[in-house]
Amino acid sequence: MGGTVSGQEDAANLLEVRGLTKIFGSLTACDHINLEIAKGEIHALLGENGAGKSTLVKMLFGSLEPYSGEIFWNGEPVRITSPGVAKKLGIGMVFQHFSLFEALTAAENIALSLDDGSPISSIAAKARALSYSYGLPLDPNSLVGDLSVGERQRIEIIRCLLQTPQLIILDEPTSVLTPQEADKLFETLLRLRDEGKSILYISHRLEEVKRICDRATVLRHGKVVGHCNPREETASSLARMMVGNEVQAVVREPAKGIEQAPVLLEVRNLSRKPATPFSIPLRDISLSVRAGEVIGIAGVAGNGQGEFFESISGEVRQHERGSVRIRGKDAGDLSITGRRLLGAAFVPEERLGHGTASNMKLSENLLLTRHATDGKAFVGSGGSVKAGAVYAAAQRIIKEMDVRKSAPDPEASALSGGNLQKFIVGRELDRNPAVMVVNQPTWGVDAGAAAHIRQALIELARRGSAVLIISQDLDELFEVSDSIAVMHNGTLSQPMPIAEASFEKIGLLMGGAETGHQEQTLETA
Ligand SMILES: Nc1ncnc2c1ncn2[C@@H]1O[C@H](COP(=O)(O)OP(=O)(O)OP(=O)(O)O)[C@@H](O)[C@H]1O
Repeated sequence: MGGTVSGQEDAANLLEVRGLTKIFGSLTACDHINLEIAKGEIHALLGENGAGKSTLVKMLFGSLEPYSGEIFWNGEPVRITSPGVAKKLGIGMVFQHFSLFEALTAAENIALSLDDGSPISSIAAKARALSYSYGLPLDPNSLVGDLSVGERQRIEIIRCLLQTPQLIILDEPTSVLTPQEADKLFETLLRLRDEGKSILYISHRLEEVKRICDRATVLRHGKVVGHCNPREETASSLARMMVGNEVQAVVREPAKGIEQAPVLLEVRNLSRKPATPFSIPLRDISLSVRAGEVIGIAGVAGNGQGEFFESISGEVRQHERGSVRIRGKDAGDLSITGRRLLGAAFVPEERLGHGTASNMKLSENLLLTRHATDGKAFVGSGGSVKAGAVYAAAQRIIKEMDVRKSAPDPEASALSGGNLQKFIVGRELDRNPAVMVVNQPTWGVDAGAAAHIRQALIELARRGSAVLIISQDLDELFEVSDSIAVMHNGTLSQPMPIAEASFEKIGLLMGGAETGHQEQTLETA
């Protein structure tokens, strides 16, 4: 592999961008960007949340129109007026927010975007073969709605590769992958590079950037602030270039007296049949989270974490008495709002659509989730909304979480991915909930903001709340958790105190080593 850029003998750039600019209202999201991508290189695009990375690549993919600037493809000036034009040129893109129809199968989704009239069976066969050959196994006949975020992303990657692009743009591809899945993806990307393809790679995970990228361009506040060879940098020097100063380390003092603290979230013998042939049954899960404690749930994507979150949050009700208790109250039969009224807060994995309504303003999204729990503060006696109070609360959260945005109260879809995540987590933290359940708390969040969110979750627990964090990021779980339990095939291991846990032990459990719970057969409903 080495530090060289393969294909250097052919010095021509595949893509060159000069002075590319995009303005949203009063915000210059991309400000006279210059960028060169050589043939056969993996080029990292780095920058903190809201730096302009997604905006830039959307212009390269034709889904946003530049305000000014030029793009050259193989030395020729081009106007990329639509994704169709980009695909014809040979530019493929794997988005941060997926664009898949949940009611269709993986193969049907791929067929829609290929739009070349091939029969589904032949597309499915090609997708299966390609996915296996690149080490990203995919069942093309599975329904997207039943797949985990990691599996959905695999569809996006395979769909992109089926179009045999010369430049592949990946926007935070590993944020939803397990370490093993990420390793597979890296092998795939290095192989594509060696085949002469170019890759533009956006990631907040600086270790992986150092590992696979040949060059990096760093953005800050919409401007290019530097280029570097990531292999010659450290993760902290890269973070400093992006953020402009040092990133604070997360501090977690050991929790004291947890054994005597009251249990605020209790799950007892929770089982659930799979709703469809593709979803994972939950098998006799028991777990207690006490006041003051952070428990982390590790696991390979698609082992029941999504189903577990649904059962705890009330997206799916559990009718058996005592299967979910919040602050001592039987909550299994309650709706999400009913559980919120008991003092619980939930942050789902998908932030657009699930975590927020994309075309509603941040203040409207705040009202949507908190009108019942914060009725007194947000709703007047005649049922009228206290718009000023809602707006002020939204601004408080924006300030507390340092949400960067282009307008005072923008629609959720106008925020960068990481900034939206900061808002969603902040919206729940702001309630000071007694029980906080978060699925992937820092997905797509930059190093500085991730440290802020993790620290806030630890502090919430230390103030007396019970915090449950589901994450595929083992580094994150080791940083924040007092104990870690592992989900595998719908079962949950006993939580392991962090002092006894190691990557190896947790990794073995993730791979299906004895979980301490008997597996039982559950028929498909
Ligand atoms: N459609 C839009 N309308 C208005 N503002 C937007 C829109 N899309 C992005 N922005 C703003 O442009 C800025 C850059 O956003 P962008 O999504 O490019 O950031 P990013 O570097 O990709 O961040 P992240 O790492 O969080 O994904 C942000 O301040 C964002 O709020």
